[in-house]
Amino acid sequence: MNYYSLNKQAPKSTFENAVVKGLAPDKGLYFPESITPLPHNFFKNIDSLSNTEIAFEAIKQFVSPEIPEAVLKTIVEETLSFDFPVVKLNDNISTLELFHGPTMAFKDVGARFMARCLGYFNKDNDNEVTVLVATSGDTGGAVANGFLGVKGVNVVILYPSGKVSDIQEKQLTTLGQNIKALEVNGTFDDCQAMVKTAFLDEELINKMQLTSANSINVARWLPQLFYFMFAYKQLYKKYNNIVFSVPSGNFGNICAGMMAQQLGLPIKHFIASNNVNNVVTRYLQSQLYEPKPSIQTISNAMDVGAPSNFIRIQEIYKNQFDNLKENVSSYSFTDDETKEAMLEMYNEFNYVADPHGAVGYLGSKEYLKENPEAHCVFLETAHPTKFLDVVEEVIKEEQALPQQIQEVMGKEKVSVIISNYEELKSFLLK
Ligand SMILES: N[C@@H](CCOP(=O)(O)O)C(=O)O
Repeated sequence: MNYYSLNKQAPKSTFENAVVKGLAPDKGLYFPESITPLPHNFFKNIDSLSNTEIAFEAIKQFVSPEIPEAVLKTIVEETLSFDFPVVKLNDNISTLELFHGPTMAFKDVGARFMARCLGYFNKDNDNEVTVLVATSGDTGGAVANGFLGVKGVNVVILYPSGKVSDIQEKQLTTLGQNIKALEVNGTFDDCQAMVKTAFLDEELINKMQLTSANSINVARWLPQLFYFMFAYKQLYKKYNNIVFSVPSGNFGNICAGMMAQQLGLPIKHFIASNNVNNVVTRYLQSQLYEPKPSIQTISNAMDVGAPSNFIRIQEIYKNQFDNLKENVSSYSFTDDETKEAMLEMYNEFNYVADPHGAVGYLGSKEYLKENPEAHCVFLETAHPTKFLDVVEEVIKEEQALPQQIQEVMGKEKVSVIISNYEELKSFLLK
């Protein structure tokens, strides 16, 4: 499979090159040259397949032959060593829990998959790759965990100071070894902009191999399409009008869902559920794409002003606004509405949701007003105890901490504070 740059000014790339470089030389995001739908029977009998078999069949065309099939099978098996259960709330709403991995957020799958791909490409050489990551909360911890100790890989995580939850901060600042955390005086957008500036900096790129472990990297982004297939497998015999509500920040997850749909997964519609960082909600209303600086919210992983993957979404819909609008609805919700939804789910369904899942639930409810026949699945992207203060304040009940969270709680935070790009650059050059 070859990849092309969405800026259309760079040569085609192999999968390996796209993973190792992250961005194309013209700074465009890579996109696969072709998408071949899976056979109809694959979806008809999907409940006879294991998650690993589904994921292997779905991802194979995007990575082979550069990663041999036997190796890919192992990568997929190791990546998916936990559960992805669907929990039914009522006849119209279910949730897909994506938080059963090591850092209890949906990013674990992409981070573990990408780390293993890089590990495979580095196994027979002494190359050093520096992985730069900007995080608004969950990517950082997942990448730290997924890349810990991977040969030839140094990870530098940039996160906005004071704008991630305590547990998210512990997850990305306490592992040591090849993982370094930079605490940025600024927003997630500032972190993401610094990372993108580094990729353009001739002096840096002549001295070191930089790549990204954000969803701009195809190996981080594409495995997220598995989730939609795992949910479908659990629900398709009961419902024939499955709609996904995806809490969206950088829009990598929903965009991966659209790739699953391109592969033939019968998804009826997508809901892009936003907090007040709602550039896409506004775009679908006005057709004007007007990014704004991000605003801090209780669903902090979605505090993104200019989502990187919007350009991939436009490519999937061939830049046709009407096509996009037909297949995607988008709503935006305030923190107060989010808290009310958390309480409602707790009181009505005895379900403890995190603020991101609550935004997804609200998106489902909004869509159902006009489409009462749909069955909406909202993605529960992180475990509620990652947002302990908000969750306990809202539902007024103490939460038991899962093992994964307990493990990081007592560890000591190590970070370096930076305020601008020059400080990032001198850190990297050191
Ligand atoms: N929501 C993210 C922001 C970065 O998104 P990514 O999917 O591109 O890594 C986070 O939790 O850090």
